[in-house]
Amino acid sequence: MPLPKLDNPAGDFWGGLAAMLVALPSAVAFGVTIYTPLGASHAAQGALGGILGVMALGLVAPALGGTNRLISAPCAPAAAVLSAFILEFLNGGGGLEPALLLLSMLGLLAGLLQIAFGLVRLGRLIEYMPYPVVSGYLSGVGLYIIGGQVPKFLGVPKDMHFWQALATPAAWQWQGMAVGAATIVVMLGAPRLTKRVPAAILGLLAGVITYFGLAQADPALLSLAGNALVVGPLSGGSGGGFTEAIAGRWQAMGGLGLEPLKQIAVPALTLAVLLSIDTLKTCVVLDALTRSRHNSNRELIGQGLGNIASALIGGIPGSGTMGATLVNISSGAASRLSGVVEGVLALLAFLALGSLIAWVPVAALAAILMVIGVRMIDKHSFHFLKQRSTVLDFAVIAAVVGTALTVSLIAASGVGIVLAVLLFIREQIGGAVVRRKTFGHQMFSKRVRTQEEMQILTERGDQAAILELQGSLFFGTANQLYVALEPELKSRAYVILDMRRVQTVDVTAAHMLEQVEDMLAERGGYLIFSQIPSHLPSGKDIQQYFDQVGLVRPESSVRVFGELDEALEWVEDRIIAEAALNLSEETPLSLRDIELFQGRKEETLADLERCMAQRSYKAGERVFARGDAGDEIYLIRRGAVRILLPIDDKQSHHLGTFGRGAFFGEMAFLDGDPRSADAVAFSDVECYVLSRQTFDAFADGHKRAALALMEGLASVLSSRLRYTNAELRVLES
Ligand SMILES: Nc1ncnc2c1ncn2[C@@H]1O[C@@H]2COP(=O)(O)O[C@H]2[C@H]1O
Repeated sequence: MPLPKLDNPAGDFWGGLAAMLVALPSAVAFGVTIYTPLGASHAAQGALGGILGVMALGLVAPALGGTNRLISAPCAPAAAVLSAFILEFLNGGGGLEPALLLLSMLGLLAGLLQIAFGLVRLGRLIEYMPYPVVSGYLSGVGLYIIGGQVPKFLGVPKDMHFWQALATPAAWQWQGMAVGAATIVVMLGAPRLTKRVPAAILGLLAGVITYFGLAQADPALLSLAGNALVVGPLSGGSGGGFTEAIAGRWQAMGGLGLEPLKQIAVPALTLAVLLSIDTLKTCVVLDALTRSRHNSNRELIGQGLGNIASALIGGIPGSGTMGATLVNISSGAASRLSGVVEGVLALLAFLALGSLIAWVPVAALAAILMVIGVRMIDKHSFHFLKQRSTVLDFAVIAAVVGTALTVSLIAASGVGIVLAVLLFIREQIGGAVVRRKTFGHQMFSKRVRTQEEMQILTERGDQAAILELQGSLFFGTANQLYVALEPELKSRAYVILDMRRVQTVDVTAAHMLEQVEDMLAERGGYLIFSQIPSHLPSGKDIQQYFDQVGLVRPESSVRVFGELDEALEWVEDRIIAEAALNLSEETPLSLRDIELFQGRKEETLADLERCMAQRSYKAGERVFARGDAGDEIYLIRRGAVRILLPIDDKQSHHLGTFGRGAFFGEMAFLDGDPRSADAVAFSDVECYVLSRQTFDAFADGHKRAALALMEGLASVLSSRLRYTNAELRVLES
């Protein structure tokens, strides 16, 4: 394990000290809360367990966990789970000794589970637990803590619960309330006056001072015996010393069978999950504040070892806690050393002040916990109520809180996860899968068409519907897609689905598409897919998947194209062919029919034609390749030529298709550089070919015609550049 790098040891020391001061009072309070159900005489043992927890976690977790500046200490979720467990155990008739034993075992098992989480790399999963779940459980723990502390704050007898305590003012003890109130006021007000000393320490001091102030008037308060207002003296489980009690617990653990394991399995799992969430949530905040990057799985292992160490010495389990960590950072800590310093100082504080613990007023601890509980409630979640889109997220939080308070925290996590998954599905269902719907008379392929062809496409292009799809096509969205497709199935002959933004396709969606295909096929129509992503984020190959589910069969009316443009071109060709205009393509154009030369005198055209060669290419034949030398421009008399830009050995980008009357190869003709792209005959092609050299000779005698040709080229080039710019905009947007 590498030793931490020490950039700022002084900062680490002060950070560790400040963090210890923040962590200690709350750890003591958590310990007292967990142990009090066992009897007033155990409160001090709880307090000690809190301190030992700070110490063990401080020494072990940072040394092995590896997240710089993270402070680990007993935390509220641990207090909530363990006190709930103890209460349930005692209510179920469990005895004192077994309760103490199970408490240690719970911490031990939770630590082991955390190590297991880290080893099987669950860190990331836990870290990105759905927000409503985390928020709900934190608020639930907060409310749980408050509910447990209010009776203590009011000083009512032990068996009184929250509502009962509130409803029985006669049982309230004003002395404890005065101590608690002083603690709360100072804890809340102190940060305005000083940030040097942690507010909880000042609050605790205020509580202690108030207590001794009250004792001046009531000397009974100065005796520890039978005094329920203070933590009281330390007594081990069996009435002996603390060390013996712990050693006794180890021995007893060794003699246990599997039976108790069953009893603690669920609470230990809850504890492990909650402590892990708490830690990793703090790590995420820490990363954001210090621009660092933690290793969640390693941290979980460190935390697990820390909790095992804590359980072995009778400490309370804990996690990487937010409050102490933030104080640590702001006091200048730079490395993991600050965590270790915190652990050592906790030990020293215990040795120096341990005997004074007996005098800590219970109400002051209750007050500290109430403040912590209120802070844990995620007030931000109420903002979710303001917007319709997030009301359901709030409902999830409320359900998690409700379940945490009425059933259990683990049930609450389960409820939260199920609801969060449902919300996710709902969002997927709610999100539009059809990004845009256009028709063949609004959107055209890159193929340059003659005026007549364009006219046909504007008149009849609406036979094709083009739907750009996005997101997940699955059982939740299949119906939405079907509803969008249904009107088209009755009136269109071609339905193009642009799949480039689709992220998943499940069997339900594939089945629905099969039905769509059948309906189109009945009317002689086609279902066309373009740009099916070859690998989805899920790793699935949709094309293969479509083949497997039988959607794309050779005899089916489904066509698949690599790019939307190719699909559009295929559809356009068919629409034009149906309009019987393709027949006219059979006649090669003469020079005077080519737009570039329109308005020229017959003699000039005759001279020009003499300068030109005539070449023909079979469909699929290459006219030239990118990089070839050449200075000829090609004027297409018949057929079509595709211009392809090779990207790598396998792929090329389709720049455009030029048809009858259009020209290509003008770039090399103009600048003499090698060919900038491949040109391939798409159908049988006939063209006029004019080399630059011959053109220059021709230009000497026909200045005006030469100028007109150059102007024509320039204007077509500029329109191609405009087109390229438009495409660039789409790509960049
Ligand atoms: N972006 C483009 N859009 C349309 N046609 C192009 C584009 N880039 C190259 N071409 C054509 O492809 C031809 C390849 O050879 P040349 O460079 O001689 O001339 C080129 C143009 O005619």
